[in-house]
Parts: sequence; structure tokens; C-alpha cells
Amino acid sequence: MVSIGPALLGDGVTKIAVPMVGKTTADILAECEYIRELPCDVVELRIDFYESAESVTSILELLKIVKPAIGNKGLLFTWRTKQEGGEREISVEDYFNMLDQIIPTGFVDAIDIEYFFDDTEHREHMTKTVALAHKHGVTVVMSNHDFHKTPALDDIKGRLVGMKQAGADVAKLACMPQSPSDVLTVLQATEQVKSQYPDEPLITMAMGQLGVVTRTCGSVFGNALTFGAAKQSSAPGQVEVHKLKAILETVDK
Ligand SMILES: O=C1C[C@@](O)(C(=O)O)C[C@@H](O)[C@@H]1O
Repeated sequence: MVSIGPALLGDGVTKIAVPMVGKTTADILAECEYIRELPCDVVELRIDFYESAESVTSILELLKIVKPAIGNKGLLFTWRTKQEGGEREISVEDYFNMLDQIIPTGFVDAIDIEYFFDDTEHREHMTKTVALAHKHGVTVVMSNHDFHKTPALDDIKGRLVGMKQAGADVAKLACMPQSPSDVLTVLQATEQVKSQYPDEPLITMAMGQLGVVTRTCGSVFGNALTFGAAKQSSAPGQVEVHKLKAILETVDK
């Protein structure tokens, strides 16, 4: 079974991830102190918010203190690029070199890799990074985001399956619904890919208020993990983590 640190994905109980969006080391450490007491399983370090993210040395120093500070929770390391709704640009070269230096340290349990780097020009480096992660027991969460619209059903399914073919342990897709029918499209794609690959965890969500049902009831359709907000959310529609936990306890068996 796939796990992010101690959090097993796909065991029937939806896992909760809380993002950290601090800009300074002090902000991030304060978030660690706060989040370690919250009812969540995974902490996502959104390094694109960090003021010194351009320096891999600074990232490594930060990770060394973050890992013990979050207690017994899994650590997911994410640089969300500007194109996919993140805070900061990075060259493809720097993106993979950064991941290649972080993976062997043992400070992270999982890394996020944006699926759209799997194009002909960058596939080779991506394949190497995925292999390095697997060698070091680091879970690969491959992701794709559309902050403006919801792709068509076949497109969502194609992306989720494509991520698996590119070596993802977990395929993740987030998009913005414009209508209730878009929300159904996300849930339907989740259900169909999950029934095709019952043993492989998926993470899907529709963002914004319309999509809240996918963040709270997604497990019915095959979603394994949902993102909840602590003090500050990292994407629209994230539900405050205590409220989220209470709903999940009712929805999950
Ligand atoms: O990919 C995701 C999902 C997310 O975008 C959300 O909609 O909850 C939040 C991000 O921090 C995370 O990396």
C-alpha cells in the first residue's frame, strides 16, 4: 500500500493534508507547532511560498528542522509552479535538480511532481527523478491543476492514467468547476479510474465553493486524501481542518 510517512493511502479512511504557506523560517516553524496538534495525517510544505526557495541549501536547512517539528505526520514537499497556480517561477532544470538533492536526505516522505513536465523535452529528467525517489522510498505524488476550468471527462481520466504510466504512486488532479455538472465530471472520472485501478490511490478535487463536496465526500468515489485549511488555505474551497475531520468521520465508514 502507498503511504506518506505514517499515513496509509487508500485504506478506506480519507487522510487529511494541511498545507504550510509560511514565507519565513520563523513563520514555517510556528505553523509546524500549530499543525502538529491538528487532526491531520500529512503536512504539505508549499516551498514556493518560502522567501529563500531559490537556494537549495536554504531549503535543505529548513527541511532539517521542519521534519522533527511536525511530529508523527507525513511530510509532502511541493513546489507549485506559477503555471499551475503557485507562487513562484522555476526553470525545469532547477526544479528537477532541487528534487534530486532533496530526495536522498530522508527529510521528506513524498514529493509532488507536476505531470506537465512529462513532455518530450523533460521526460528523461523526470523519469530519473521518479526512479531516484523510488530508490529512496519517497512517494511520488504526480499532480495537475487547472485553476480556471474543468477538463472534459476523458481528458481528466487520460491525465490520471498518464501519471500512473509516468511512475506516479499517487495521481492527483485539481480543477475549477464552473457548474455542478463539472463537479460531477470530476467525481465520475475519479470513480472510473479508481474502478480500473482499485489498488492505487487517487487524489482529486474540484476547487472553490462548488467543489466542497469533492473535498468532503470524495472517498465515496475513490479519493484517498483531502486538503484542509489550518489558519490560511493554499487553494480555494479548502475546508477548515476540524470541520473537515468531523464530516469525514460521518462519510467514511
Ligand atoms: O495540489 C494541491 C491541492 C490544492 O491545490 C487544493 O486544491 O487543495 C492545494 C495545494 O496546496 C496542493 O498542492
